[in-house]
Amino acid sequence: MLPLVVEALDVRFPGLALPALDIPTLQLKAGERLALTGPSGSGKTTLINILTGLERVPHNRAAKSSVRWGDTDLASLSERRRDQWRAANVGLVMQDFHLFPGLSALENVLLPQRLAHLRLPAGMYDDALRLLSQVGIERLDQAVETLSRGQMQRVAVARALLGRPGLIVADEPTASLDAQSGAAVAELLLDLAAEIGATLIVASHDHRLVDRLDRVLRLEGGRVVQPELAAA
Ligand SMILES: Nc1ncnc2c1ncn2[C@@H]1O[C@H](COP(=O)(O)OP(=O)(O)OP(=O)(O)O)[C@@H](O)[C@H]1O
Repeated sequence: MLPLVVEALDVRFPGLALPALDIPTLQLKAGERLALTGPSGSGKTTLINILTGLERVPHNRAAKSSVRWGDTDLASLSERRRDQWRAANVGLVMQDFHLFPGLSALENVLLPQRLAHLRLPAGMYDDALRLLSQVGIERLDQAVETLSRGQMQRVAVARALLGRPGLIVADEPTASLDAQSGAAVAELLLDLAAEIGATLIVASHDHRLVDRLDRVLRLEGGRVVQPELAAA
């Protein structure tokens, strides 16, 4: 469960006249659940990449930028340290799953933990079995590329939850699913995040998901549109 304080975030890309992100300040309470919305190109993926340390926090000429999760300021970490921080603290669910073909559902859930630790921590294997059961995956040895899209996304949710991360970030987790699978994945994500008390950030246009979160942060042209709307 991690709180967030962002200051003076100014992200520019070559060829863009205006900043891709211009966020003077943003705060999230530990355990808060935020929906990130906005039109295509408004900066949602860029913000997710910065908040998860996938991209470095750019130097801001006007003010000192910081992206602090608890005691850790991502702006002060090297790429390697950001990768280590992400492996220890963040569960990621991406729109197109990012699963590894050729591996089973179970191995896909275990792989990030195997890569992050020399030996799989005690209890992790049993936790993976429990999570796969909770998301309703029964054939643990089934090659992941033979699963349905809804099943793949449920494996991705189980993988993101393993290790009980303090932060779960999901980028359009229901966008490529049919209505029924999307609703099931939304339900699981919310239930399981609540179970471990994780802070949750979900970029989504899916009202079944957005309406159930604590806050909606809408981006337009890289800026937060005020006032923020409270989710119904
Ligand atoms: N590496 C890059 N180089 C140049 N411009 C970039 C780069 N990454 C993003 N942009 C630009 O920054 C802006 C924000 O892009 P971003 O992908 O964050 O938007 P988004 O809200 O996630 O869009 P979508 O909903 O379509 O995924 C866009 O104008 C995009 O073209």
